[in-house]
Amino acid sequence: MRTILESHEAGELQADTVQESFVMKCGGSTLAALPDSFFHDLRQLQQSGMQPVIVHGGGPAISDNLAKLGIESEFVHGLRKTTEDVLDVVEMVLSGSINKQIVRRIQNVGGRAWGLSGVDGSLIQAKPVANSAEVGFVGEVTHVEANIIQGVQDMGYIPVIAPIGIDLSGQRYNINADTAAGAVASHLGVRRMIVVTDVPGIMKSVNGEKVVLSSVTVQEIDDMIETGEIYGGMIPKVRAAMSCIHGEVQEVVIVDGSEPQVLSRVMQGEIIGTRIARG
Ligand SMILES: Nc1ncnc2c1ncn2[C@@H]1O[C@H](COP(=O)(O)OP(=O)(O)O)[C@@H](O)[C@H]1O
Ligand SMILES: CC(=O)N[C@@H](CCC(=O)OP(=O)(O)O)C(=O)O
Repeated sequence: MRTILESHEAGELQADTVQESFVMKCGGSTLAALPDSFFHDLRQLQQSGMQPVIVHGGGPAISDNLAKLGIESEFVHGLRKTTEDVLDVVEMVLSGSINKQIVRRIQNVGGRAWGLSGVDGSLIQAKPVANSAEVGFVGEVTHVEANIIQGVQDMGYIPVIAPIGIDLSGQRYNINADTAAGAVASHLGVRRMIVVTDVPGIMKSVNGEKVVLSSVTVQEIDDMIETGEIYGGMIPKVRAAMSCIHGEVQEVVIVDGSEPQVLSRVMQGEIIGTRIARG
């Protein structure tokens, strides 16, 4: 398979595809395992004129650090119960080590990346989620300062965003990374969001065998949540996908980060992973 840069050089990509800005959500489940070739692919996409925006998670690293510090943590309906103590660790891990790890990995392959969290410039504005009495300082996004992201892109950098939100009083919120990525995609008005995780897409048992669904409808997603075939960390992904495809985002593709050249293959329209689209 040729890279997207080679295809671009061969004049095979449409001009609008080449200029395209897209959001990529990188899950904590897969970050440590992502090979250098993943970041090479990302850099080549950027060099070919595409404008990636990364929103990352880091759930497993947060849990490890909380455990080391002896701070209790539990998930309620997929959201981490977040006290001020938990929030300190969430911010330290996401805005600190994970964010800078991704920036370094992009820079190590010669790319240009700029790390920031939703707190910087009040990039991700948030309010408490509806069940905040149960989960504490967990936020839902009310606004994204798209011009900050575009400013970073205009300077030639890939924005790498940690999903911490802030409100007008300066209160920080822990935001699920899939939810934050969906909100960033909606506010930027990108055509596509790519969700990079540790499974090859949404899987379903068919005749006792697990198969990856190449596409799913909103109705199928609802049914699969109902039957428990979609559970745990896949739920916020499909919910974020369903909520952003009602706006300008046309498709959300869930893929495995360890697939060779997965990003350029998605951008070239190859059928890979699971595609969630409108209609
Ligand atoms: N139907 C499904 N198909 C594939 N994975 C699923 C499904 N339902 C639940 N999952 C789980 O979702 C996980 C991915 O979510 P998560 O662990 O939160 O990843 P990330 O850190 O990338 O956000 C998979 O490893 C799998 O255990
Ligand atoms: C509110 C909430 O649950 N926030 C998540 C934020 C990180 C995240 O979502 O990371 P992944 O993408 O790796 O799951 C958490 O504290 O784990």
